[in-house]
Amino acid sequence: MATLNRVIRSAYYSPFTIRRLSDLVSDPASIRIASTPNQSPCTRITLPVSRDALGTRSVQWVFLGCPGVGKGTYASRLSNLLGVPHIATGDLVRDELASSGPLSKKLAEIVNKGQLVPDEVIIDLLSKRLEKGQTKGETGFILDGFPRTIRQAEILEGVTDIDMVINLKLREDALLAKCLGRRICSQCGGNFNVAAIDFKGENGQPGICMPPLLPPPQCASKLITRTDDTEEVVKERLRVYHDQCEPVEDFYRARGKLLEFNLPGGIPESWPKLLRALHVEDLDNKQSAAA
Ligand SMILES: Nc1ncnc2c1ncn2[C@@H]1O[C@H](COP(=O)(O)OP(=O)(O)O)[C@@H](O)[C@H]1O
Repeated sequence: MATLNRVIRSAYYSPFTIRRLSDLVSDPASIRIASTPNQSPCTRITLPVSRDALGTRSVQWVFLGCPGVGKGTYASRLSNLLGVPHIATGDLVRDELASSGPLSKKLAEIVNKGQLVPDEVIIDLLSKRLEKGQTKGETGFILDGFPRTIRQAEILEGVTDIDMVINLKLREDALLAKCLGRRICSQCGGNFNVAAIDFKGENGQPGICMPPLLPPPQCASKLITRTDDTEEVVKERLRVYHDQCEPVEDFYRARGKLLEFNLPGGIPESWPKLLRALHVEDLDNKQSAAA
């Protein structure tokens, strides 16, 4: 993963490297990339892909979807189930904002307008996160909120193989309601949603019912909202998604890696259906249901 980290950084700074990647991949278990133009031409960086004792590689999945669709919820559940880290670039950005480091003021301005932060900032935050994970022996990943631009998708494709891209979908009025209903416990960090969604089917859109996910009494007085979850900013984030992130869906669709999943309702209804669509079994739940 350290090498992945290095490769992501060098790939970002070298468009030349990315164009040549396809010529250099010789072994499906490793990805070689050319040196950047100012390195020695014989330099090769190899990304070893971690495998377990049976030779199975950990999953490398990506979650796409509009703000409020539930990428974080489902990515985090899957990461627990599959034993791979859930890496959300939105969380990395929020950690940076909270750190009041040199970047935080500039980032706050961008995020609170509903815009995307520059690719080089995201690549840097992601690289540092991967580096940390590598020291802890992490393998595989579920990426949430990355890639969000074609440039980011090309960089990722240049350094590793993504197995599957899960594109979560929900009608737009439900997305807005879910963002506005989102609450976070300032003490335990738990995520809740006070929106009670019950929209009838109309104009070709299916009806949808999503009950609220209310906090337990100990969290109820400590709830906060994200500064970018105001109606104006959510609408801008949705516009930015359609404009800059939807092309990423096309990027993976063209490569046969996109799995579209229309959320049928709240978590209890959607989770088992998502697992079925992904051919993943939740053995813990099965065992507890059978007990
Ligand atoms: N891959 C990325 N590229 C650029 N900006 C990003 C990326 N990931 C997160 N951000 C920034 O962090 C904000 C919050 O991200 P996230 O929590 O994933 O939001 P959302 O709920 O809109 O999906 C985004 O609006 C954007 O400003």
